[in-house]
Amino acid sequence: MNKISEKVAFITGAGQGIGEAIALRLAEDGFAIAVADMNTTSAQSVADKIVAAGGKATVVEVNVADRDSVFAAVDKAADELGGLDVVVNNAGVAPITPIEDITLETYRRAFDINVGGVLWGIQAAVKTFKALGHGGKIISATSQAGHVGNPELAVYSGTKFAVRGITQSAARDLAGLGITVNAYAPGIVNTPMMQKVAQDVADNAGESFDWGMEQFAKNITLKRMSEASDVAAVVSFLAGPDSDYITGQSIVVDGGMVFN
Ligand SMILES: NC(=O)C1=CN([C@@H]2O[C@H](COP(=O)(O)OP(=O)(O)OC[C@H]3O[C@@H](n4cnc5c(N)ncnc54)[C@H](O)[C@@H]3O)[C@@H](O)[C@H]2O)C=CC1
Ligand SMILES: CC(=O)C(C)=O
Repeated sequence: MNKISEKVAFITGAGQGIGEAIALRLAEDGFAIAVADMNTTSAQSVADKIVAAGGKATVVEVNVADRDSVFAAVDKAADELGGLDVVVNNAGVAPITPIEDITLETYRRAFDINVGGVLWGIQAAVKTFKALGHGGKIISATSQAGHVGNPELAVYSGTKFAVRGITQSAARDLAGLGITVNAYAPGIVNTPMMQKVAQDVADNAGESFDWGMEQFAKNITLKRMSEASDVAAVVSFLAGPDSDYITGQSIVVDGGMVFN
C-alpha cells in the first residue's frame, strides 16, 4: 500500500457523499484525517469508520460559509492531529435555479458556501502551513458544471467556474510558499446532493426521479454514473507526491462528459 505516514488532511463536507469517500481513501493512504462538517453526527460516524479500520481521525465542526469558523476548525484540526499537510475544500450545495427563479437568498447562500468556503479554506491553510514552516496541498471541489454551464444550474455553475478561477490565481500566488492548489471536477456522482438535484429537476418538469437522473446521466461516455470512490481516487493522487508538479488545474473526473 502507498502509505504516506504522519501526514494530516483536513476535509470539509466529509460527513457524507464525496467528502466521506475522500476521507476514507486518504485514511487508507496513511493520512490522519480531520473530518470537518457542519453535521457532526455524520462526521462522527465517518471518523468511527476510519478508527475502526486502524486509522486516525478527529471530528471538527465547521460552517465553511463563515470565515472565522473555517480558521478555528483548521487550527483545531492541526492542534489535535499534530500538523497539517493537505486541505480539501469539498463542502458545497447545489440549488436548482432556472434563470427566472433565482433569488438573492439562493444566490448568496450558494456563493457563500461554494466560493467563500474555498477562499476561507485556502486562507486558513496558508496561515497554518506558514506557521508550521512548510508548504502543502490545497484541493477544492469544482464540477463538470464548472467547465460547461448546466441547464437550471446557473448559480451553481457560476460558483464552480469561480472555484476554477480562484484555483488558478491561488496557484500562482502560493507557489513561492511551496503550496500547490488544484481542483477536482466530478460528473454525476450518486450522492444525496445529486439525488436531490435530479428530484428537483424532475419535479419542475412533472417527471419521475429516474427521468431526472437520466437528464444528467445520458451524456456520460463511459455509460455509468460515478461512484464517490472514483472521485476520491483522483483526490488521493492530488494529495500525494505523484502530483507534485501539478498546480492550478481542475482535473475532470466525469466518465467523459466534458472534453477540454
Ligand atoms: N454529487 C455530484 O454529482 C457532484 C458533486 N460535486 C461537488 O462535490 C462536493 C461534494 O458533493 P456531494 O458529496 O455530492 O454533496 P452532499 O450534499 O452529499 O454532501 C455535502 C456535505 O457537505 C456538508 N456541508 C454543506 N454545507 C456545509 C457548510 N456550510 N459547512 C460545512 N459543511 C457543509 C453537508 O453537511 C454534507 O455532509 C460539492 O462541492 C459538490 O458541489 C461536483 C460535481 C458533481
Ligand atoms: C451537482 C453537479 O455538480 C452536477 C450536476 O454536475
